Amino acid sequence: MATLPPTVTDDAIGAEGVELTYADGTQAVRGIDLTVPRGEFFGFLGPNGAGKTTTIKTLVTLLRPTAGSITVNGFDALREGRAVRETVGYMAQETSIDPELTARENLRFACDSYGVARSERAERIDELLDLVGLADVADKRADDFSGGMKKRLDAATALVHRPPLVFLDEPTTGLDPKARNRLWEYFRRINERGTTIFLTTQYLEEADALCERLAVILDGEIVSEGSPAELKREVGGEILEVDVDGGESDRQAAADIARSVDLFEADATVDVTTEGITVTSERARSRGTDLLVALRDADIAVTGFNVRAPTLDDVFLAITGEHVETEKGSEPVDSLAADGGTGP
Ligand SMILES: Nc1ncnc2c1ncn2[C@@H]1O[C@H](COP(=O)(O)OP(=O)(O)OP(=O)(O)O)[C@@H](O)[C@H]1O
Repeated sequence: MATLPPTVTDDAIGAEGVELTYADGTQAVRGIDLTVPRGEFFGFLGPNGAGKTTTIKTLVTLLRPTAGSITVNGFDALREGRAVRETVGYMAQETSIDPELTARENLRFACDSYGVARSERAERIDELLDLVGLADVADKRADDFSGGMKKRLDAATALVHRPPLVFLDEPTTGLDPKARNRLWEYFRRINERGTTIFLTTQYLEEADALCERLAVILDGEIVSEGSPAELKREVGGEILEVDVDGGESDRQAAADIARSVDLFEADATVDVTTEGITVTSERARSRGTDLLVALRDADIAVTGFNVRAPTLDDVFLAITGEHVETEKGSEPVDSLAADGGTGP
C-alpha cells in the first residue's frame, strides 16, 4: 500500500462545505459535506449533470474547490495535493489506456507514471493482470480487447501503486450485464483487500449490489444518504402497481380514485405510469384488493396487479422526480461473446 501519514483518521475522505463553480459561472457543487470511512464501498448517485464527476475531480485534486475543505487519506487536498494523488487511484469515465500497447505495457506505463519502484514492477503487474482476469491476454494489444476487457485493464492501471482509496467514475457504463458482473467481482475483491471504493454509477442495481452506503447528489447538493436498505425504507412502504386498460384519461381517473378513497395513509404517493398507476404506501399489501374493488365500481378495467418492495429506482424517483437514465443514448460497447474466455 502507498504510505499514509502517521496520524491518519479512520476516514478515507472528509469533505466539508465543498463548493465548485466553473469559470463560466456554473455552480456544479454547492456545499457538500461527505465522510467516507476507511474500507467502505461507497456509492455516489445522481442524475446526469448533478455534479458527481466534478466532486470526484475536487477530491482527487484535479479541480480546486471554490470553497470548503477536503481531507483524503489524512492529507489536506489543498495543501498536500501531491500526497493525495499518490495515495488514490482514479478510473475516469474516459479510458486512460493506450490501444497501441499491450495490457502489460499499459500497466508498465502506469507504473512509470506513479513511480512504482522498478524492482516491484514485474510482480505487481502480474498480480494485477491476475486480479482483473487478463493474465492470458497480457501480451495482446489493448485495441483487440472487448469493451469489458478494456475497462478491466483501465481499473488495473488505477491500482498499480496500491492506493488505499480508489475512485471509479461510471466504470461499467455501456457494458453488457455479463461484463458488468465480471467487473463487480473485481471491485469486490479490491474492496475485500481493504481498499476503500468511491463509485459513481448510473446502474442502480449495481449500487445496490456493491455499496454499503450511498449518497444521492442533486443539483450539486447531497439530498439523501444511507445504506441501500435505509434509503429504500425512506420510500415509505411498498409499491402497489396496477395496470389499467385504456388511455391516459383512464389512468388519470384510476389515480384520482386511489387518492380519494380512504384506503391509504395521507402521505401515500400515487403516480400515473405508462401502464396504469403505482401507489407507494405502508398499506399497499393490506389495502390493494380494496382499491381493485373501488376501481371496478368505477368501471375501470384492471389488467394487472402487483405488490413489491421498493428498489433503488423507486428511491431515485422519489428523490429526484425522475428515473435514472441509463445508456445515455448509446448502445452497449460490449458483447457477450467478446468478453468471454479470460480469467477466472
Ligand atoms: N468544464 C466545465 N465548465 C463548465 N461547466 C461544467 C464543466 N464540467 C461540467 N460542467 C457542468 O457542471 C455540472 C455538473 O457536471 P458533472 O459532470 O460534474 O455532473 P455528473 O453528475 O458527473 O454528470 P454525468 O453523469 O453526466 O457525468 C453540469 O451542469 C455540467 O454541465
